[in-house]
Amino acid sequence: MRGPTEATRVGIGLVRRDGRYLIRRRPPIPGSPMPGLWEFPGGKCEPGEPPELAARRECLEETGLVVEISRKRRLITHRYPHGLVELHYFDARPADPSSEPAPDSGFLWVPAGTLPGLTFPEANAPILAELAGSVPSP
Ligand SMILES: Nc1nc2c([nH]c(=O)n2[C@H]2C[C@H](O)[C@@H](COP(=O)(O)OP(=O)(O)OP(=O)(O)O)O2)c(=O)[nH]1
Repeated sequence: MRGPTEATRVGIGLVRRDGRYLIRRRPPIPGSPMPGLWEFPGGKCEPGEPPELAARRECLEETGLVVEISRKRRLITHRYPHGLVELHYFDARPADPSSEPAPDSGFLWVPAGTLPGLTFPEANAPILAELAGSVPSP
């Protein structure tokens, strides 16, 4: 991560199909923050990479699915103990509606209403409530 004042940009895909979202538990990689928490597919932007492209790239790398981004839902800036992050959340869907995440990816389809009951990184809280329908989207 960068210094305390410079935010790390992150692209995140909210990949939806039939009212379900793709999530997995964060893997226990040494040095990787918040292992075991649930997460949406996503990751850090490469230098000069727009967050939308980072979200598409990370969705492909992590789940094996080609996704189409439909819109940017939200930008949340959050300070974790490991650094300041700028989280760009995008609504997305699989380009091939019948495609499934790679079996060894750990990603599962979970109903939107289940999301607020799972433990995600704390910056995700407003997104989870919104996707579950308890608060309107902006
Ligand atoms: N992927 C993902 N990251 C999230 C979510 N919510 C949230 O706060 N984050 C934060 C955690 C991290 O600070 C940052 C993503 O970093 P990461 O370590 O997962 O990214 P990466 O895959 O590029 O990591 P690496 O290549 O360095 O291993 O965004 C989420 O729902 N999904």
